[in-house]
Amino acid sequence: MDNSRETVVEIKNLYKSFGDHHVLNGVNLNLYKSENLVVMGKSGTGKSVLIKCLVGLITPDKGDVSILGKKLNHLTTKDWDALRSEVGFLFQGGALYDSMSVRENLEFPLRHHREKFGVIKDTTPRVMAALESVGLANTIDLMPKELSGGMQKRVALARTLILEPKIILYDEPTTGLDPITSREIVELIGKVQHTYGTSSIIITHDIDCAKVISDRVVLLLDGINYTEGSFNDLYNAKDPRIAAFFKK
Ligand SMILES: Nc1ncnc2c1ncn2[C@@H]1O[C@H](COP(=O)(O)OP(=O)(O)OP(=O)(O)O)[C@@H](O)[C@H]1O
Repeated sequence: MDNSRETVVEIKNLYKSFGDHHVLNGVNLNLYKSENLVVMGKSGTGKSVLIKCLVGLITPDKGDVSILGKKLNHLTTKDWDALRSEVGFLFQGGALYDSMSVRENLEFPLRHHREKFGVIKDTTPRVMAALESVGLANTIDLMPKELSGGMQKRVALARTLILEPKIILYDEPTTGLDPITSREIVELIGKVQHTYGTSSIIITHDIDCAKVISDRVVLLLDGINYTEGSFNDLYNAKDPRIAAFFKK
């Protein structure tokens, strides 16, 4: 890895326990500008906890996280709001608001983050542009329940993109989707990276997704970053703990 690249997320020695369950045991991780970093690891190894620490949904016990040069443990509420508009988070379930139309789902972050774009009188052009970028402009007046699972994921991604974030965190973006729809989501993640130059952390168990999308892969084991490299490095590794992971 070229160390001269700009670091957009820096995680240093991160610890998090729930009671006597030690989940993160000193994770160190950097995300560089415009890269897709895939984080893999067994179920329950703390991948979701790690990215929740990045958006303030979980407070770590120890360690430092800096995002876009800001240390998270020193942020005011206002700073957090500003940072959240730069860090999109695509939850495992997609998580659209069921009672709101697609349009209202996409308007929601625009209204919540007025500090970024000011008051927007006509939100339609932005909503349409975000939907067009995921190929779903025709769903603007539908309700989430009228969309397939894959379409809901794409609308959720559009809702993230509408704030033009510099960083996107994807928590298992292809889980629960059929192989063709998974491939569409993976292609979309690649397209977003190329079009907007976003930097992303993608948590996935999906080997095909990791292969196609990753610039770099980090493997978490026992709450710590065990190894990292290109997909091919890890896929061809002789270390049984790594090889077991790729089910060869
Ligand atoms: N808020 C919480 N309170 C207590 N325990 C929690 C909490 N959040 C996560 N955990 C525990 O932390 C461990 C790691 O959870 P996490 O969701 O990060 O795993 P994961 O690696 O993302 O797993 P998966 O691949 O199955 O999604 C789990 O044992 C989980 O039960």
